[in-house]
Amino acid sequence: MPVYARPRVAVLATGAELQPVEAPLAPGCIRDSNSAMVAALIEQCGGQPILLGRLEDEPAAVSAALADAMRHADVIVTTGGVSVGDYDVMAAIMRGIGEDRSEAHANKPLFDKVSMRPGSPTSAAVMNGKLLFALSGNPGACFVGFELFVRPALQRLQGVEAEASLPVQVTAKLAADFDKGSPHERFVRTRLYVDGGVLHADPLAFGKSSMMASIPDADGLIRIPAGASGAASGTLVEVILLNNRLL
Ligand SMILES: Nc1nc2c(c(=O)[nH]1)N[C@H]1C(S)=C(S)[C@@H](COP(=O)(O)OP(=O)(O)OC[C@H]3O[C@@H](n4cnc5c(N)ncnc54)[C@H](O)[C@@H]3O)O[C@H]1N2
Ligand code: MOO
Repeated sequence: MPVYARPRVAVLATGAELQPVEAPLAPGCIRDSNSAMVAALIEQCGGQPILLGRLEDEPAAVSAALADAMRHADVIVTTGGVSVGDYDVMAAIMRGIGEDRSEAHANKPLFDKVSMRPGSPTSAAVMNGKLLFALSGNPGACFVGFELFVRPALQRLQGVEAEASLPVQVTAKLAADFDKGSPHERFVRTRLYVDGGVLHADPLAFGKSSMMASIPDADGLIRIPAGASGAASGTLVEVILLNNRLL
């Protein structure tokens, strides 16, 4: 019987404002909820999380931590600092990863930002031969980036075939109007239920990118296609199942 080692996944949160979850809150600070969330998601899909803690937005310190992580981990996941701000250290590091043909696939940018919300700054590269995912700092965006990109990669590393590693999608009837503010494709946390033999998707409250509260209640992510408007109640929509709930 073929067996695979559990992928070791290093998790590094960047941001000078971050405090450990147990620390009392101070003005201008925020608790590092992403590290615990990402660690739980890694375990859920068979990986072994290695928590590397929090780093301030210091390029040299973050680069050194990544180089160290590459020695212990198969995959590295960072959160935060990947957008367009002056202190977005991961964005600069990801942009600096050029294709290096001297060693096969040692360094290679994979994608730099994604046309989706939440999680448009999500980026990925191969660095020193290891997969590196730079997820957004906003917890909702971090979650979507993990589900769409990190989970399939961890499944592939555990021998799951390419197609089977992709998120499972179902069709459901939208139970409420959904408006969106940007033309990007949108992923909306939703509850799923069956009524009259028909699967319905009811978007959850507290679903903003900065909010975590609805993540544990989400059965799926509704895909609202790219375009100017949202979708009206009663429309048939595609829904990605989370952790294969319903199956
Ligand atoms: N000029 C523009 N600015 C921004 C844009 C844009 O298109 N143009 N996009 C915005 C969007 S959308 C997102 S999403 C954010 C993403 O920025 P980052 O991924 O670099 O994330 P941060 O700025 O570091 O953090 C965002 C937010 O999340 C909090 N955070 C960060 N890390 C954690 C953590 N480990 N646990 C909990 N919360 C965390 C952080 O304090 C911020 O509040 O960029 C926009 N800007
Ligand atoms: O892409 Mo940001 O993720 O809308 O919150």
